[in-house]
Amino acid sequence: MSLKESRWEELADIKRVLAKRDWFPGTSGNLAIKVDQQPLTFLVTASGKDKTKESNEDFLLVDKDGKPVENTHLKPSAETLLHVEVYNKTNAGCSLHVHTIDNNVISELYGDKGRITFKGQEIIKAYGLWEEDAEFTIPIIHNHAYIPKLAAEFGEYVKEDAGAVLIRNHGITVWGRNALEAKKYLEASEFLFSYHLKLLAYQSIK
Ligand SMILES: CSC[C@@H](O)[C@@H](O)C(=O)COP(=O)(O)O
Ligand SMILES: [Zn+2]
Repeated sequence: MSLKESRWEELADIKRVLAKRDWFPGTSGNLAIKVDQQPLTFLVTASGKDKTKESNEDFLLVDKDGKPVENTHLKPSAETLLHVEVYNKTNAGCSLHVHTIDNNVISELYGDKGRITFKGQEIIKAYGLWEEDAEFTIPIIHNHAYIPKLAAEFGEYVKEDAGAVLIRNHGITVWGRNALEAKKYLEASEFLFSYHLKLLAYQSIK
């Protein structure tokens, strides 16, 4: 199996799992996985597809500018430039973007603050933070309609090989050194969002 084929399988596995969780409502969401570093190429989801369906046209290979490297009728995700930021600025190997109701509500509740910080939760260890008083902060950026502007603001927070950024009333983008780490960041973030919203709801009726 070629590197491209094995990366394709890895990304298809993640897509299948996230689809089962209903994390691609209304064709939203996009996924990417690095294939080569030099020159940079990565697989990204084709734009506008129903990501709960599987086909051999789910992903296409793009270059460091997010342009297709092979002849294809497929269009790369409209948000490919955000994945470009990740692979051009870090050693990350995988980046995932999903729209969920929980991540949208959290982004609206904390959007004016520009960030949300979590602490005192065991699952923070999923971010590689093992100290008892560890904190994990997720920045929240404005949802610029013009994707190059959105990507530029997103890129300001892409400094480490793994991380997460919320886009207000839009969704979350996470990345990690490999597919497992990116998925772990995504799942930990969605766990924390859901926990936080449930806690706020119970506190409000107490
Ligand atoms: C219908 S969701 C809105 C989209 O513009 C976008 O935010 C998204 O996540 C999916 O776009 P795509 O081009 O399919 O990757
Ligand atoms: Zn999106």
